[in-house]
Amino acid sequence: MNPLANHPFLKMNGIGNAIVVVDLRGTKLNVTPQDARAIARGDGLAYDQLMVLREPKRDGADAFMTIFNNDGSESASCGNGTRCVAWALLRDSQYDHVLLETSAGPLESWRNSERNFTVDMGPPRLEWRDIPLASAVADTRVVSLPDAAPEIAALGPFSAASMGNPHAVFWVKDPDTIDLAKLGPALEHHSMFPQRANISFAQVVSRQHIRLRVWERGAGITQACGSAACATLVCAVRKEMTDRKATVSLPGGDLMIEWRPHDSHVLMTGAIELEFEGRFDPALFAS
Ligand SMILES: N[C@H](CCC[C@H](N)C(=O)O)C(=O)O
Repeated sequence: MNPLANHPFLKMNGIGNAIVVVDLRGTKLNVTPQDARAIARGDGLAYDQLMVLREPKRDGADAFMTIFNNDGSESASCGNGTRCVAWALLRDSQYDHVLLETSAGPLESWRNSERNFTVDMGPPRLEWRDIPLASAVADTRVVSLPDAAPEIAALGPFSAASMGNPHAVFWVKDPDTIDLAKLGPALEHHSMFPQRANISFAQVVSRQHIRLRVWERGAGITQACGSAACATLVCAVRKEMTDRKATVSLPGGDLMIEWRPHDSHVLMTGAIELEFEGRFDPALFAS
């Protein structure tokens, strides 16, 4: 039997971004990409990201997080998932603060109120090599896609940033009119993105408000993507379209994003929700 059978999980969401949290600290268990895909097929478990907690690698940290997309690929970053993990670790605690590790480095998260959490996503990376893009780009605020199909060329240039994971942000009049299911996969897999990319369509409503829809790398259409909201605010500030603090409205709800001037860290604040908790049905892993 798969050792994950009957292991406890939490099904949560961060403003609609579907998250499953599995705590493997204190065990020798592991999650393989195949396990991750099997879990996503579970009853009510269709997630965008699976957050797997293991023993931290350094003193003072609460857990090391491995982040799976629902296609079994890994991401080094997930803002909404991190806020859900913070809730899970703090729910019976008198403390309000956690330090989490990912392959991209440490992340702090804290409780503002029972269901409202902030995560410090660290500084963005803005050089083309660090995002990464496939070829040299002088200004990652304005990137054109060579040889694009007409419907992609019609979108105009995009802005790029890494929040530990790669993001491309297209500026549009109304994100609701974008055919995400068609454009998302074509752009995610475009040769400009050697590690694929999360694809955002953003409308700057005012200097304090952005509307956003996201096609996530490895997960597809989501109700919300925290790192995309952070990348979009950073790109909007660099293009002088918004202030350094703005509300980003996604289909699942609002995030408050702030790009702090003194250390360049990006903070993301919003609601989280516990939907249900249970144990993995052994039948999930049977095939
Ligand atoms: N939903 C996540 C991001 C997932 C990113 C993932 N799709 C990737 O980079 O592969 C968030 O709230 O930041």
